[in-house]
Amino acid sequence: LVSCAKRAKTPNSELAVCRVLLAELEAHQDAWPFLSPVKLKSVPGYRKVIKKPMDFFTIKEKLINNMYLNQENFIIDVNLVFDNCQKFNEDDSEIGQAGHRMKRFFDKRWTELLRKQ
Ligand SMILES: CO[C@H](O)CCc1ccc(O)cc1
Repeated sequence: LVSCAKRAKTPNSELAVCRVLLAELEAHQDAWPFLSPVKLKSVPGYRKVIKKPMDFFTIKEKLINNMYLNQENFIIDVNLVFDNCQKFNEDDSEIGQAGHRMKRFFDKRWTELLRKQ
């Protein structure tokens, strides 16, 4: 029998990993600052300093509405959450520390999940 070509990763299997990863991020005890959009009206300076706000709820909406073509675009948005956090918060602040812990968790989990594929 002719061996079948290596099956291409269908986009939905790629995105299934993203849904798993997002669920783990949302369940993390340090996720609280990132679960929903920063309230731009109640955080002075945020709108001016952070050009592209992002949060886990917005990412979930984008996943549900098929706005990610691949894993890369999903990973870019998750990293945007953490980069925004590092830009706006001191490293030794509560939220700054939560952001660093969440970033370390995410980096570990997506390499584990993607290496397995
Ligand atoms: C992900 O959280 C954002 O970095 C906003 C952080 C923030 C919000 C209100 C404050 O009084 C201070 C920091």
